Amino acid sequence: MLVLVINSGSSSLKYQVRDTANGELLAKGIIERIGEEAVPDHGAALEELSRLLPEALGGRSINAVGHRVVHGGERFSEPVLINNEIVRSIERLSPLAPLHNPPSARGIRAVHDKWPDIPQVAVFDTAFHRTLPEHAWRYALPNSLYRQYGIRRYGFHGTSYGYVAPAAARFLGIDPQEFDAVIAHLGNGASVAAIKDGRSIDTSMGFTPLEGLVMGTRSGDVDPSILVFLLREGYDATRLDDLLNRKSGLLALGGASDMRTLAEAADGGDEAASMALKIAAYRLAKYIGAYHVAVGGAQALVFTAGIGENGWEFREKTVELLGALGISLDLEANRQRSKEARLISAEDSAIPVLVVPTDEEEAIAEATAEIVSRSASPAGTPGR
Ligand SMILES: Nc1ncnc2c1ncn2[C@@H]1O[C@H](COP(=O)(O)OP(=O)(O)O)[C@@H](O)[C@H]1O
Ligand SMILES: CC(=O)OP(=O)(O)O
Ligand SMILES: [Mg+2]
Repeated sequence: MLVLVINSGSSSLKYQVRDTANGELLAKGIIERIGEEAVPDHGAALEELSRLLPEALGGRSINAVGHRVVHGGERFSEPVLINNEIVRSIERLSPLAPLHNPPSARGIRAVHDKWPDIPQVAVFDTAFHRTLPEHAWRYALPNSLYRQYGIRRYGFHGTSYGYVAPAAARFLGIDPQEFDAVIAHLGNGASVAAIKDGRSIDTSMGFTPLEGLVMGTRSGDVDPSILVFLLREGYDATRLDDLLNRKSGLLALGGASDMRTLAEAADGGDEAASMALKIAAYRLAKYIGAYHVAVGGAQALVFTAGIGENGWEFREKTVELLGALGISLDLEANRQRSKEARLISAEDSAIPVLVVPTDEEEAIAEATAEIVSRSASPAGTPGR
């Protein structure tokens, strides 16, 4: 089955075309720095993709399209075949993932307009975190807010964690179902997950992808009273949303949301850029410590996604702060560039530290083929 995967991240659109029958990768690409001049929004990125596709397909045609959808709310705990009602439901969840669900829904509608007969599947970032125990997903707020609005921790980047956790376990020769780890997915959006017996038991993003770490343009954790204070100062909801999701994080602290730009500026002596990196690394190190406790002692610390895989300076700054846990890097190994899973810790580190490349698109392609063939075959008979 030829599957096109569209991953609408907050700063990028990643795509793949895969033949799931034999795993062949026909095309793969990334349109990045969305929001900057060359690619003002996800609509422009989709147009760019439709220009690139014909050559990538080389005359073959797509059988199914898989989409990354960030927020699945309480309703979606598995990938689903998309129909009109499902797109509307994804759109209704937009306030809970303002940087992500709108472009996903837009992508789904654009594909439907172009190829009305091709089945489309939504794969949700929230699904992998459905194993969170209640003591981790519940906020210390009145229960009525959960019942009325579904206010709870959902967690995101789940497709990535679901791909990276077993890959890291296999790299270490550990049974993926017995793997305890702390995994940091550091992209434009960034989060940490506590993995116990291969399942998610806690994660830093919450009701929306805003909680937790310092991100490209998102603040991560702040005292909620700051928002109340600003409301009283005359801010409204739109302005607060814009402040916290688009104008904070590394961008606010260091003048750039992109790690490459920021690392270069810091290298060149820019003090604000250095401080931005220090604040982000400090926040991450605190979460790693907390989740090491949550999983009862991790068997490994794993870095993944754009910054996790490539940002050696940021990994170095973070792990420097983990001395109390006895975790340390082999500085030379940490600087090596590679697309493969690799060990970067010092020989005497208390636990191994790994870089494991994520592939959300591959995971989405597999899930898409599975759902489409299941729904195409008569009830009860598994098909391919
Ligand atoms: N070679 C690199 N060195 C440092 N950071 C990098 C490198 N390549 C990409 N990044 C960073 O990765 C981040 C984007 O990660 P990615 O996982 O693609 O994000 P998203 O999916 O959220 O759009 C950006 O901050 C970018 O600067
Ligand atoms: C959930 C989220 O923040 O995703 P991304 O990192 O792709 O923006
Ligand atoms: Mg991403």
